Amino acid sequence: MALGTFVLGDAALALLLWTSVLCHPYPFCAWLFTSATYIASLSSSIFIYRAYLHPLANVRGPFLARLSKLWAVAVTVEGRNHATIAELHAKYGDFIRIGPNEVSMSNVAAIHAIYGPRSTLLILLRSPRYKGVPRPANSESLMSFRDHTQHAQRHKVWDRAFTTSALKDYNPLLTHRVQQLSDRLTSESLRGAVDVGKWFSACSFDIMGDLAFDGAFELVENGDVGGYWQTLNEAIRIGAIFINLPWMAAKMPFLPLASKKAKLENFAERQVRGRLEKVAHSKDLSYWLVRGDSPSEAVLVIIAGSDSTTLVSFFLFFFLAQHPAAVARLRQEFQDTHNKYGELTIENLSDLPYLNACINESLRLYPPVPNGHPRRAPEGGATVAEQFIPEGTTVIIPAYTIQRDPKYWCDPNAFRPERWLPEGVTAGRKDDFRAFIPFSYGPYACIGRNLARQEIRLLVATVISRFDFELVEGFDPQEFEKQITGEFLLTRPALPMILHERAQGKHAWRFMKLFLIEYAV
Ligand code: HEM
Repeated sequence: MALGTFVLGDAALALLLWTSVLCHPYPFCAWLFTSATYIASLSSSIFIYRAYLHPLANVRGPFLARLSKLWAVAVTVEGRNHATIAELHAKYGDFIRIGPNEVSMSNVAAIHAIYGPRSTLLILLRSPRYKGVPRPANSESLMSFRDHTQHAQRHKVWDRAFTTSALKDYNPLLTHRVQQLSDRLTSESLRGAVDVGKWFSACSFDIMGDLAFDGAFELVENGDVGGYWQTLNEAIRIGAIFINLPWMAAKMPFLPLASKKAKLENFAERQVRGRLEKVAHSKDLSYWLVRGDSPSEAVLVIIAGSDSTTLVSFFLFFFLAQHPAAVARLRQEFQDTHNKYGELTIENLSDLPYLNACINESLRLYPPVPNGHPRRAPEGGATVAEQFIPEGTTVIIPAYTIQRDPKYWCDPNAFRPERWLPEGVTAGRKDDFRAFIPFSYGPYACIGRNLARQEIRLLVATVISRFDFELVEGFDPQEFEKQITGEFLLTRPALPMILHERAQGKHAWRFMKLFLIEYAV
């Protein structure tokens, strides 16, 4: 610890003894005065050390962030993490200090060094373990391993669930749920404006429920009867705050986070047991992953795979509603594919360049996990992108920031799917796609990304083929964007839209429906 801390701490102790002598007839006053002096001088010595003497003292960033983690907590509670870090990078540059012991980097040269396979930086915030806090039995999941060998072993189990042929097996589930969603959108549209994000999210949860528990939620059909959807969202939000104070979350089981986690895990355990008692009628994710002893894997599927996927379609519809030319181009692409192959299958959708470009552009502008994944510099520190990161410092590369960094993207805040196509080169300057990391990078990157893309493509193609859509009158896109908050995941404000079943698209929808029915049976 800092020399300054000891010097000032000892001075306060000397003062304590001295005032005890002076205030001898009034011991309580002496105690009060000296305790206050001791605490004040101890805190100020810590603050002085962190602000001026710490190895990161020369790294620029907000002054309060140097002093305490509470700065990060306040920004997280306010929900402006993603935007604040982007603004700070715009002000101070590639390398900034965002906590007493934390830095953030917006530099493509750092991505491989920090997250790549041979990175020397340590994995963080994967189920932190603290002395004296026993880890419950059977609570390991892929995301809880920090040890590379253990992680690689569990990864192999998950890999089997994401092979091309396994993904193909999930198509009937996906198509059934997307059909259910589009029917729900039709019935909702008859009542007026539809908050599409709510139904996209319900559909994603139902899909992950199918994959993890062989069907569990039925949110599109029945709504959130068990309150699990709400619990999960609250657990993610509270968890994002306690990421900044993990010791507190671990040591205080009475905090709301613990009860919400327990509710989810009990639910998962019941579902997993039920799943084991049933004969699987399809090779879903749980067919590959279920180990009766680990409901944590099933909870991980739901947490990692549902709202993250929803957000991509959600923001894409927000942009498309303002870009009719992009919608027309998508419809043309669906029509051409139909003409070419005679049908539009999940497999055909995967090769559509403009559809994929639109999805990438949504992932770029609003990466569902916006704030980066922390790693810690090892003993002796590490040099990354020519910056020395002192031992024990936590470092992140925030996806939201780097994916809008003008160093790497032309017109970085504009929705421009063409940038992903050969025609997208403008004025001799190309975007730098290395700065695209919505699924993170390296061995700990998202294992479910192909499944997520499959689901998003099907949902977008289905809804666009079936509906004309527009934002409600008076909707203010700028106001909407201001309401987006970024905790662990981005949040989705209400997006009310007017939907009409398409007359001229009836043909396209009919054939899409036939395809959906064919898959769903
Ligand atoms: C568009 C949707 C998605 C996005 C943006 C996304 C993003 C991410 C990111 C950024 C990570 C890395 C977290 C870290 O480094 O700590 C991650 C990990 C993970 N994701 Fe996804 N994800 C998505 C969909 C899915 C789906 C559908 C699943 C399916 C179950 C899934 C399962 C996982 C798992 C299991 C991990 C942990 C991987 C590991 O530790 O090796 N994700 N995801």
